[in-house]
Amino acid sequence: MGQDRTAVEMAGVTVRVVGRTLLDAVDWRVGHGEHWVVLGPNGAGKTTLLSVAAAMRHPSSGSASVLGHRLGRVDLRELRRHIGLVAATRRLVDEELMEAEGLTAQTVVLTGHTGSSAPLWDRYGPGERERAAALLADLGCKDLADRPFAVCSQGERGRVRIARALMPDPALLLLDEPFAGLDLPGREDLVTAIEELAAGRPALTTVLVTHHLEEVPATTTHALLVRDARVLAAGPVATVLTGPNLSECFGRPLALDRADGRWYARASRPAG
Ligand SMILES: Nc1ncnc2c1ncn2[C@@H]1O[C@H](COP(=O)(O)OP(=O)(O)OP(=O)(O)O)[C@@H](O)[C@H]1O
Repeated sequence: MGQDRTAVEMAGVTVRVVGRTLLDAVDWRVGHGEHWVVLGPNGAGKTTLLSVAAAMRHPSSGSASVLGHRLGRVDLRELRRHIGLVAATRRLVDEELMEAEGLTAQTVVLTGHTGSSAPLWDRYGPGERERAAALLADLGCKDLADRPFAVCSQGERGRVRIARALMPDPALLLLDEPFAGLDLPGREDLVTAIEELAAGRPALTTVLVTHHLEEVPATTTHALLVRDARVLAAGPVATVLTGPNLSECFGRPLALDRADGRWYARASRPAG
């Protein structure tokens, strides 16, 4: 779906709820095959932005197109089949149910084929099972296939969630704080897994929401900084991820370092 080279296009997107503006006149264009990071302080509007890109939420005003389809003029269920979403909250997927039912990691991945929280066994053939196993292997966790999801570590769950989101072979993968709760090795493994995804699937477009520069994969091509519901800067990482831009975004003086293609931020101290 969507023959043009734009994965997400927003023009003047504003999202309002009673008494509040969650997004204010956002212009944003994500090209196919680009890998974006969205950064900003708590409450800035990152998740709201991602929910519009995920075709989960309509703008109150302005226009948004995802994979070439204008929201409001397209069957959202059909469009969402082409979007992989790993959400920060459990609202979209009932992981408690998955745990209570004792689903294995591979079955959790299989449910991505049907977009359901419970497995719909009559919809999964040998092809789907092979694909689920291959995706677990791609994410570096094929040994987890038969392990109950309930006993998987937070890091393992993070990778299983991404494998699940990839099950329908989406053109667009949206990751909302996938590193939350991970320890250092878990974070590094997940960063590596995302970098390998980007390298191995040139057609895939990704958008990652995170709070920490340390979590930005080296394969990231573009960045968007959001503050107080507005876009502060958006464009190629080299121009957007700068100390002055991040200082303005987070409201304190920050210094930014880069090593091995990754980014590191810290409060800048007066020279002494
Ligand atoms: N339905 C709603 N009604 C009122 N306020 C809302 C609603 N949904 C979100 N908000 C508020 O809008 C602001 C932006 O929320 P959003 O979740 O997009 O921020 P965020 O940048 O993802 O934040 P965080 O980093 O803390 O996850 C927050 O202050 C949030 O409390």
